[in-house]
Amino acid sequence: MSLSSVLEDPFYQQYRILIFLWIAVVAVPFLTYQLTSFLFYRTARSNVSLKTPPTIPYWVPGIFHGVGLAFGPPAYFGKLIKEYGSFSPFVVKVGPLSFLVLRDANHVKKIFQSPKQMTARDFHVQIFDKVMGSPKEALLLYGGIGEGSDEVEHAHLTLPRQYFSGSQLTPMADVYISTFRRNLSNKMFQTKTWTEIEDLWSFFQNEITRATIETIFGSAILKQYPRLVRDFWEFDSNIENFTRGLPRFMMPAAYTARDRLHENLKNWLQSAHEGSDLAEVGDEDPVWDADMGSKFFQTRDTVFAKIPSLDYQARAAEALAIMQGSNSNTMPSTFWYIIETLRNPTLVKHLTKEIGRHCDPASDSFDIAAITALPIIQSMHAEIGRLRMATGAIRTNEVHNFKLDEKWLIPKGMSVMIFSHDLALNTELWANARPQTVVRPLEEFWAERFLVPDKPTNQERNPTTVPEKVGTGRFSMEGVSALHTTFGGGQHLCPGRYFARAVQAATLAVLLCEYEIELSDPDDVEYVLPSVRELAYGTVKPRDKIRVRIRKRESKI
Ligand code: HEM
Repeated sequence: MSLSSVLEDPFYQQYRILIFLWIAVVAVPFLTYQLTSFLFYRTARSNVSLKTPPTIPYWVPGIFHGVGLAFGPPAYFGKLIKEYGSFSPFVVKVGPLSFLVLRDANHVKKIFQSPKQMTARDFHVQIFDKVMGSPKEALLLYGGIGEGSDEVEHAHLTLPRQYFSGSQLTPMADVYISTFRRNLSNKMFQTKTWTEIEDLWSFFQNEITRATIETIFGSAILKQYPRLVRDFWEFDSNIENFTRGLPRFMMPAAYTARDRLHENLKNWLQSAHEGSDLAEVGDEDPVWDADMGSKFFQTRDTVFAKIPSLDYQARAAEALAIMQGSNSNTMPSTFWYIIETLRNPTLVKHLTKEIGRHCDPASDSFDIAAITALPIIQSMHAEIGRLRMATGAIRTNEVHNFKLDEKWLIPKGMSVMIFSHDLALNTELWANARPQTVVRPLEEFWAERFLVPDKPTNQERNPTTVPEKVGTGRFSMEGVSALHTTFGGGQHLCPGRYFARAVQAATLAVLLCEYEIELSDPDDVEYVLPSVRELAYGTVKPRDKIRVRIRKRESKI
């Protein structure tokens, strides 16, 4: 039978639309899936060197994995890692964009150590465009086009590193402590009776965020804009949706919150930061000003104020980026820091004693530098980041065929994704890198995980017993730093990590030394812990409210 006779066949004539539909809806996707599965496994298993990593099988050419991603990238990447993780690195595509998922510590190191080839520039432009709502002129500058791009780079890379570490950090942490203490003491918690906090997450969303914002931006903005904290969390809880470019009609409340944030930040900048020479950023100037904010923020905004193409809208979007960077992960990490401490009475006792040594009753102050230098505090910070933070670092390849190792090449334009939780929970990698870190399962919180013990601890001798004492030792990330990517890595390694550590430790210090605080239902916490592998990244939130009770100590520790 010839093709022309098939086409003239009355059956074909009658059902041709249905036949086309069947081919389009069933046959093409089915055959595409079979073919792409074959290609995936062939590439993944082949021993040929210097090849492009395999693409996860897909059903529809052109759309590739767009449908899966449309239902939420964190869950989709989590599912792909579960299904295809052993064949990594693998590629996920949507339209013209390709993302390479890495799961190997050596690959991660190679990416972070190649800042010229693997840059965060594209990703940053996307974030400022879609999430922060920066104007076009600013986006050009962030893309390296236009006068002032060197100054912008200095403001983005150098200034946060300068102000959030070393000797500059302590006065910032002191502002946080005094603000958090003052706000807590205004709650009038009693000494004799307990007060129940019904939902510690919401309580901290308000209290920690207010104190962090006041530390960086000053107190005037919170007075001028009382909804600030509420609008911030409405905006922040939709970051993923902004990143995906969801339109206003699909999340009107988030867009309205962002509009209000822009408007109010603009008004505040216009009143407090007018002109480009007003900021008090000399050596002799105070580290913090109630109206203008921290020296860090003033210095940073002064850089932008001097660039003609950055207007107040661009500066408001920049302020929003700092607000997001400094709060989005800091509050959740501090929440878990406190919860995990309260779950372990032995740890509470140990920390109360250790931190108490650095609280001076005469001056009524905490020595935050000494507290954050305690090995157990450093280890807890690393452990909370490992277990209860799920972040992603993204780099885009700017060069022709980047050589990942002897086996794999990354084509130009492909973006690389590194998910902290995936690496943080890979027992095999941790056991090979530093066996002592897996004495207790990676799925559970272990405050001493990053301590190199002075002598063998109870846990080492018998990992199933609940220890009566908290082990001591030296804090070390030796061997495991490439597996702990919560703060990213290389040139863009989070500059705020020491500030986050100070916020966690300061919050704990105030709560333990000035108050008594307990979980109201300690046995229930186990049931509201989020499952650790479902989402590749995103805020790790309890599945239900966690209640605590608090009362003021008669006298401080
Ligand atoms: C637990 C809290 C925090 C976590 C988990 C966290 C995580 C991260 C991650 C994953 C990155 C991307 C790094 C990369 O691409 O390699 C980053 C970048 C950044 N973070 Fe944080 N962060 C935290 C707290 C903070 C704080 C408190 C601040 C500000 C005070 C801050 C400011 C920044 C800035 C400015 C960048 C961009 C750095 C650059 O591109 O050079 N972060 N953070």
